[in-house]
Amino acid sequence: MTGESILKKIVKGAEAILNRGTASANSSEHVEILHHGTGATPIEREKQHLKGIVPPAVETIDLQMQRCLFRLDALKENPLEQYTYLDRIRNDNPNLFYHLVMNNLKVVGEVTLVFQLHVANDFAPFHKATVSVIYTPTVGLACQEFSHVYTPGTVPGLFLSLADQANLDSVISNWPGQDPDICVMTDGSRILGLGDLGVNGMGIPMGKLSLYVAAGGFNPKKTLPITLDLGTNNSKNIDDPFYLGSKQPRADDKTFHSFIDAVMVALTKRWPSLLVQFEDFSSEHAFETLDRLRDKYFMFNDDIQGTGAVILSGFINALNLSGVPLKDHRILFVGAGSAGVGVASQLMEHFKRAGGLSHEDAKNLFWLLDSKGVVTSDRSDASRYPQHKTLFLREDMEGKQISSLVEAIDVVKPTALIGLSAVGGAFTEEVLRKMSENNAKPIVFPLSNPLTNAECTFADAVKYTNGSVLFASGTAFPAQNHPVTGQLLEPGQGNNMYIFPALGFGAALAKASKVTDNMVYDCSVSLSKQLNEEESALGFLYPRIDRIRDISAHLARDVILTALTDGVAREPQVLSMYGVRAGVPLSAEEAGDAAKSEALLHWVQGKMFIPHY
Ligand SMILES: NC(=O)C1=CN([C@@H]2O[C@H](COP(=O)(O)OP(=O)(O)OC[C@H]3O[C@@H](n4cnc5c(N)ncnc54)[C@H](O)[C@@H]3O)[C@@H](O)[C@H]2O)C=CC1
Ligand SMILES: CC(=O)C(=O)O
Ligand SMILES: [Mg+2]
Repeated sequence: MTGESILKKIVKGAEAILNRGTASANSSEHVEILHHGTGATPIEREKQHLKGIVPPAVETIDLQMQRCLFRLDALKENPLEQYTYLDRIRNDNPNLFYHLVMNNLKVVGEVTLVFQLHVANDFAPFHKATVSVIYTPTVGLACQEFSHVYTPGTVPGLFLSLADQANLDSVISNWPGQDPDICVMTDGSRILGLGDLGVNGMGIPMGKLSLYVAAGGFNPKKTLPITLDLGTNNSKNIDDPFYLGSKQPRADDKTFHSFIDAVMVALTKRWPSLLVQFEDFSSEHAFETLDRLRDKYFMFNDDIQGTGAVILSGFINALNLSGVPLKDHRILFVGAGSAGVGVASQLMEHFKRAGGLSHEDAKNLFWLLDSKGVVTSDRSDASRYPQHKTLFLREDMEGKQISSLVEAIDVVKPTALIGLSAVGGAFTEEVLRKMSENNAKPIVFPLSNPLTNAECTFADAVKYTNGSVLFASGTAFPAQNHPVTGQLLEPGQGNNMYIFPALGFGAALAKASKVTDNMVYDCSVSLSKQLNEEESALGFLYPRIDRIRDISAHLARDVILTALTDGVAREPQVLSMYGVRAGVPLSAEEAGDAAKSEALLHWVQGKMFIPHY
């Protein structure tokens, strides 16, 4: 948007604000309007006895947003301050927070009105992307500092402690918010690539839920962040006088599972249709809980399923650009945890469904490298592999064990290198050069978060592959110029934030009885088709993040359609649109009805939260 059009919008908004209707004087509205601050109309101020309480100026939400941006810019050398500043706004004035976030997810090549007036044009777009503050990379820092920056009296979410296992009903009933539709739950045991942060991990459910609202369309009042306190094995937490969780070693596996079961029973007793997203659990627990609970509860695991779906989507586009037929790809994963195996499984599913490969043929295109080497059937620790690793055992290495990444590249000659190891810088100059020597267009995805854990930067990937790389990273990197042509290259962000808001929104709107594999897979394929003409021409793997709302609406619609064809949708309005009964699968042919699908899209869009006063 140009400075002139922003100005017009502000003037129009100021007229609207002066004309806005009266408000009744009930106490919750009083608080809400008080929180609009200078956005309260003169009439509202009169009726709600706010005169003198808010400053005299009457401002539009756009002007308030500009002030916030100005403040964020002033704080750009201190990301944690930016984060806490935004967090205060999120608490006090959610409408302003989401207006700000949604309008500044990513702004490229644009200078807003206030910046034109006050700031030189060197304001880097990277700093203006609110998503980088409320999500990765800054959320990682915010988690590490959670116990230090916590303001007593604020309610970041619900803390459920092992010590309260017998009283979970009563603890859950203390939640002061509205009945939630969506909850993100972590036990803080593997926060991004930062390890066990204990209850400091609360920043992750908060950040993910902000995206459920901004990108997906959930009502912020109906979101619930949960952090489970099962102890911590991080000595920094134990030694920290300010640590906000229990200073005990993590519970054993049996206690962990019994607590998770008790939590799920209590949550669904109180809120039967609540969708629970499991997030950042240590890998074995992530797989075990998903396997055990997925058919019993309305839940999914974001690190396994959301990440699998988002990376498959970018990979489908990279496959097309690579010029290498699907069956000739060789994919080397660096990292074989919840994310690595989740992504490998989703890619393999696609190779079977879209490429027509048998299970064995598809599996043979994958090599997984963990901290001890390539995962083979005859490695010395093979009998102790956790179950998830055994899905991708190499059985053809004839006793040869490979422990280094460089050696693995020499032996495997991968067309694609996927980093989910949390080892920052693992894709060295030598690694990247080898990928470039072996492939005309190497696929290199350093997906670990936050920024410091990324396996390589975009700058290095471009430099050491001479600009030929097909790239996506978990945390956004700034654009680079092609070393030969000088063309501006914009990197893709392969982060599950493109999937979970829409998968969750679609599943919740459908009132699905469960999240099926087909819903996850179709959400992924749908995302791969969302590139517009310009993005396709530029060779993007993912659409621009500032289009996320529109994209999420399409993805959510497709998730609902799959819930219908899987026979798990229960929302009466959705069922009646297609004339089916709950539990009766819709045929693929009926699901393909273009007019109905358009009507469903409009229905989804109409359900999306829009911040306003
Ligand atoms: N881009 C995205 O959307 C997502 C990114 N992630 C990131 O993926 C990373 C891993 O997550 P999880 O799989 O849950 O963690 P994890 O700790 O279970 O897995 C890490 C894996 O890396 C391996 N590893 C460690 N050092 C290694 C080395 N030097 N060489 C080769 N392998 C090595 C480990 O053996 C393990 O298999 C984290 O940084 C996380 O932030 C996770 C989910 C989504
Ligand atoms: C993005 C995400 O879910 C992770 O890094 O764990
Ligand atoms: Mg995660």
